[in-house]
Amino acid sequence: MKIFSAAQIYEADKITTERQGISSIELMERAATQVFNWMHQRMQGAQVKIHVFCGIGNNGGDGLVLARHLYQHGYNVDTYVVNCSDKRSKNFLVNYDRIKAETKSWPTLIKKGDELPEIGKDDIIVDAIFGIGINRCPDDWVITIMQGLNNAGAYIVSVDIPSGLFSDKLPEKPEAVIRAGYTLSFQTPKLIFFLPQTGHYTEQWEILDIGLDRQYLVETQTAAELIGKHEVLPIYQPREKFDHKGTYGHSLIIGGSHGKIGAVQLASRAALTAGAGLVTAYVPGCGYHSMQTALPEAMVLTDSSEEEITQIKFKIDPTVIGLGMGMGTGKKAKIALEVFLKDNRKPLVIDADALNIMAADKTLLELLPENTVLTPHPGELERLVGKWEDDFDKLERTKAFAAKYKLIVTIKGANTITVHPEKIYINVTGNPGMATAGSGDVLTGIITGLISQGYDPLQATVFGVYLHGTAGDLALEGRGYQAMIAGDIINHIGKAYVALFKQPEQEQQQEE
Ligand SMILES: NC(=O)C1=CN([C@@H]2O[C@H](COP(=O)(O)OP(=O)(O)OC[C@H]3O[C@@H](n4cnc5c(N)ncnc54)[C@H](OP(=O)(O)O)[C@@H]3O)[C@@H](O)[C@H]2O)[C@@H](O)CC1
Ligand SMILES: [K+]
Repeated sequence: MKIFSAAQIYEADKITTERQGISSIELMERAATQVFNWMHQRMQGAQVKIHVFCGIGNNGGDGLVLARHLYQHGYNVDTYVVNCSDKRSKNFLVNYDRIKAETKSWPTLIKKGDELPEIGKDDIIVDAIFGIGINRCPDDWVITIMQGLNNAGAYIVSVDIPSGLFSDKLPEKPEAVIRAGYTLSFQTPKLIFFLPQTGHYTEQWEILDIGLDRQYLVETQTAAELIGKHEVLPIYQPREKFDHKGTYGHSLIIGGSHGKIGAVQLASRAALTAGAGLVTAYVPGCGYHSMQTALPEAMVLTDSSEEEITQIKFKIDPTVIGLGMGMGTGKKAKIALEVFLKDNRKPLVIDADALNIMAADKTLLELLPENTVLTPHPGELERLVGKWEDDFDKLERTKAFAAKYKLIVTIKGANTITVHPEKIYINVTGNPGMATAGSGDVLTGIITGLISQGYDPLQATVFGVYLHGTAGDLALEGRGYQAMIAGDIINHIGKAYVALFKQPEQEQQQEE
């Protein structure tokens, strides 16, 4: 699903009114009616007190439309206008008059110095103070009101975006943001829902389709895309009856050191389970027996050193190489990596210690083939791209880094983000149980295994991250967050593939 920027949403707004021959007032009516329908469907006329807090722009206008519909349908609603600026928007003013005409009284104006009205813990607050048009930090007295709403204990539903959040930067003051239970967002998810520093301002979110111009939505390229099942299904490559193991390529997994052979085992097993035809592990001598025993399906090559990787030399012809897990960052490992990279022409997936070696000597990055996949966690990423100011800066730095070296960089986290110079891909699957030792090795293995089967590196990364997250989600059922270990993720890769083609429960029931 595309994630449109604020500028693109305003553009879509304009084009929609032109092409559909409607006024912006009609579009606001349509959008806010969707919010009303959403609430009405859930509340079914319940007489819970609803406090609608409006700003003075179009987000406030949405709030006024919603309040009018709630009133018309007999809900117990109070409407307030937080009078944060004298410049009220045209569509706000039209709806300000309309609600007066309907209720025979003006909404309650909240000005500087005014107290918050009494709000019960069982009440509902609708937050329509600021939308995507916020352009500066709210005044202190407005922040006090926002804090009052956050602390009232009532459930908060935000319209479009939790008020106070900016589309493209962090709020100056964390207390100047509404903490929503639910955000009903118009037409497109907002990037801020997926960034660690801003995502926590709403517990849940949902998209309301407000019928913006289809052609614009289809044709416009966005800088970010949300990756769910619908996005990965077209990537999936079905297997043919007469395919054989050679069709699915040969993955070479290189890494490990004394005490860290498990990382290579996990990555190798994940590559095989993701579907690689053949897997060879390249480990120091001390890893030979444990690799052969733990994973008889893989072949094993050993370094001349018993303890660590000192030279990467092999006589096989792999399709793709996944490298770096558990290999250490010592001098010998560094030299081995450098000598190997100077000669290598194979596609690469690079993780862990190999990333740290490269971060310490950035000239090595220039030796990477185009579209090499890097899978850093935030600590490794910082060593590569430098310290960032905030999540937006992190993305910009990673994008510039990916463009400079022509790489694909996957930033592991709650919403793993794959950064390609032209676009970022935000994954929706996964859970906190996956923050466990070896989880990253499994991801590297899956991506390597996918490239080996013929997925191009970007597809393999986007699909691999999705599969990894789905496998983790499926593993959760029997394990819970705490008990999940990396091997559980591998054990559920098969189910993650199967889940791609499962119909939602409801549809299945209808078919029976
Ligand atoms: N296609 C869609 O998605 C549709 C979207 N719609 C809705 O429109 C919303 C965007 O509306 P919007 O552009 O009027 O901006 P919004 O956020 O309501 O208000 C900001 C206003 O307040 C002001 N202001 C800014 N910062 C301030 C501050 N700190 N303290 C005080 N004042 C401040 C600023 O004016 P200024 O004072 O700068 O002149 C500005 O006018 C969007 O989120 C969605 O809810 C639907 O109605 C229709 C379809
Ligand atoms: K809002």
